[in-house]
Amino acid sequence: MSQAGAFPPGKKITVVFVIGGPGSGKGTQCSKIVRHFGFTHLSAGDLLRQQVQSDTEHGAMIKNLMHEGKLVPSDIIVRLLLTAMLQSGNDRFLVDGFPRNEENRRAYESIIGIEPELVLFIDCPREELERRILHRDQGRDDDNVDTIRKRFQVFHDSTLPVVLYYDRMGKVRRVDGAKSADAVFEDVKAIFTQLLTTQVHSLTHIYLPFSPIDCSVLIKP
Ligand SMILES: Nc1ncnc2c1ncn2[C@@H]1O[C@H](COP(=O)(O)OP(=O)(O)O)[C@@H](O)[C@H]1O
Ligand SMILES: Nc1ccn([C@@H]2O[C@H](COP(=O)(O)OP(=O)(O)O)[C@@H](O)[C@H]2O)c(=O)n1
Ligand SMILES: [Mg+2]
Repeated sequence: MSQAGAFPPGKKITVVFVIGGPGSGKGTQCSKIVRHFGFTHLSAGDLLRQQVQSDTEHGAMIKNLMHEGKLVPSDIIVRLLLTAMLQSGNDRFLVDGFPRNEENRRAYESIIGIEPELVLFIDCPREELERRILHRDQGRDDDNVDTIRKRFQVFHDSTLPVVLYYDRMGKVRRVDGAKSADAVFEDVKAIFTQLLTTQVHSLTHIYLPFSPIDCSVLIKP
């Protein structure tokens, strides 16, 4: 059952999915969006790495799957996302590295159920992705040539169809991720400025044009 009702009633929750190949700059752009637009950044990969580090129930299984470049079962990642969303107390979320396949998307829909406002798709050629990952130097177990190849395959076979799904709904905003991080952010900034401006207008539309109260009904003859 959807947990959308677990959020404070009457509060508009804004969710943006951030999708792109491994090394496309999802985390980099999310940090900038957080600073400029007050979103909470939820990185699916970081949440899973925390599970591995704290040696939780599924830690060993998650570690093995990540090392293989494979995807972790959707209910695990969706529950981690939901917990982080509720704990944050914020109403704006960037969900980075998710959904990565149809199963992720469906599990999110049935467990969290808050429709994303849009999907930011950071597009970047494979050679550039590979170059960046091999220079990332964050000590990640999966940033090696063999696992990178498998992660690219998963991205191509499983994640791109999800981008297409949202594109058909008119929700995808594509940016050219091959530019410098600051240049990409100029494009990202325009997308978020437009999103938040449109939301203000639609809220005004909902809440402001009250019909005038007919006071005559209040005055007793
Ligand atoms: N536009 C960019 N140009 C060059 N390097 C970048 C750019 N964006 C990010 N990077 C670098 O590439 C690596 C991968 O970026 P990251 O944000 O971790 O990507 P992702 O989260 O999509 O895997 C990092 O070392 C980061 O500093
Ligand atoms: N929705 C997700 C996101 C990440 N993951 C796992 O976490 C790994 C790293 O994801 P990440 O988002 O941190 O990787 P980058 O794209 O940032 O390089 C993936 O290769 C998967 O093994 C997952 O199983 N399901
Ligand atoms: Mg990342």
